[in-house]
Formats: sequence, C-alpha cells, structure tokens
Amino acid sequence: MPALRVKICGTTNLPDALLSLDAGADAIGLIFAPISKRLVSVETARQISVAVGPALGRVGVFLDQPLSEVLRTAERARVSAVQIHGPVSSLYLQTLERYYPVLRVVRPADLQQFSQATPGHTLMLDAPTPGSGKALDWQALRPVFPAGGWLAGGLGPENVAEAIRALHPAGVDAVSRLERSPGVKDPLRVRAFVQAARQAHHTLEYPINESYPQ
Ligand SMILES: O=C(O)c1ccccc1N[C@@H]1O[C@H](COP(=O)(O)O)[C@@H](O)[C@H]1O
Repeated sequence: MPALRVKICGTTNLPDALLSLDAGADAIGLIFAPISKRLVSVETARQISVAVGPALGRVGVFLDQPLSEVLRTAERARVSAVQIHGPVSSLYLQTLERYYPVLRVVRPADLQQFSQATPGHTLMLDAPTPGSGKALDWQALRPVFPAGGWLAGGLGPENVAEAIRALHPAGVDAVSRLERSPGVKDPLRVRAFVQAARQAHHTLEYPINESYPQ
C-alpha cells in the first residue's frame, strides 16, 4: 500500500510552513484564490517555497482562475503541484499537467463525470464549499471513491482516522479544523492531525489481530 500523503492547507506564513514540515506533513497548501480568507501573497509564498522546498511539497490552490494566471503564479511562487477547484476544460488540465502534478478537486455529486482512468491528475473529493470545514458522508462515498483519490472536507485530528478507515484515500487534506483563526495554524492540532492520519494508515497496512496475545 503506497504511503499516505498528508497535506496541511491554507498556509500563510513561514512559521506555519515550518510547523507542518516538523509535524511530518508531506505538503502544505498555498491558496491563491482571491475569495479565500487564507489568501497568501505570491511573494510570501515564494519565500516559503525557498525556505522549505524541496523537503516539503507546496501545492498552489486555485479556484475559477484563468490558466495563464495559474501558470504565472505557480512559477513565481515556486509551487511543486497545483490544486484546481471549479469547472475547467480538459485542455486546461492537460496543459497544466505538462508542468505540475495536478490535484483536481471534485464534489461528490460531480464524481460520475470524472474517471480516475484520466491520466495526469489525481482526484480529490471535497465539500461543495471548499474551506468550510464540512465533512463528507464517507460511508455513502465508499462505493464510488476513486482508487488513488485524495479526501478533504472537514477533516481534523478527531475524525481523520475514521475517514481513512472508511475510504482508504491516497491522501488527506485539511485546513479549517487545524486553525486558531483563518490562516493561522494551531500547532497542537496540526501535529495531532498528522499523527492520527499516519497511525490510521499504518493500521490499515498492519491490522492488529485481535486474537494475537498483546
Ligand atoms: O480554505 C479555503 O479558504 C479555500 C478557498 C478556495 C479553495 C480551496 C480552499 N481550501 C480547501 O478546502 C479543503 C478543505 O477545507 P476544510 O478542511 O474542510 O476547511 C482543502 O482542500 C483546502 O485546500
């Protein structure tokens, strides 16, 4: 079973990026969507990327933004991958995939339009309103969750293990439940989230046999 990827999104400052690195996350999210209360400037993002890359992945997050803006921002901010929300064309995705790994965010209701068979990008399930802290119905998603897909939406230290057991995602991503305030992380919650996710994934790989004498 491939290693679980853990992403801490909505990073707006260098101390929080270093916190995620130290906590053992694989990546941080740098949100460039203008509507976000966790919007980070390109210059700050670039400083973060220079400081923590390549040890920590940096995922540029975009919503309803032109391809030219995504490419320009991604390059200037030195991201290592991009996350795309909102309706985009196949050509938009195919062009992006020539330069970056792509996380394509989809809502459960739209899942049937996508096939994980589409090479070049990874699907991530999220709530209709990203960054809202609203969890998905993981049990209802079991029959349709894409192989190799990532999961977001209302994940935190208290529930990420249950979500991993239910859906066996290739990656998990969170922001709202890891913050003291929008764009400012709670160190204890970030560390607890990463630990809970890693432990749950490990237990999937190495189930504890209840009959085995402890
Ligand atoms: O968090 C935001 O403000 C945001 C804005 C625009 C696009 C994506 C955004 N965040 C993404 O939302 C999910 C999960 O959020 P939550 O944990 O449920 O609050 C995550 O993929 C973020 O990248």
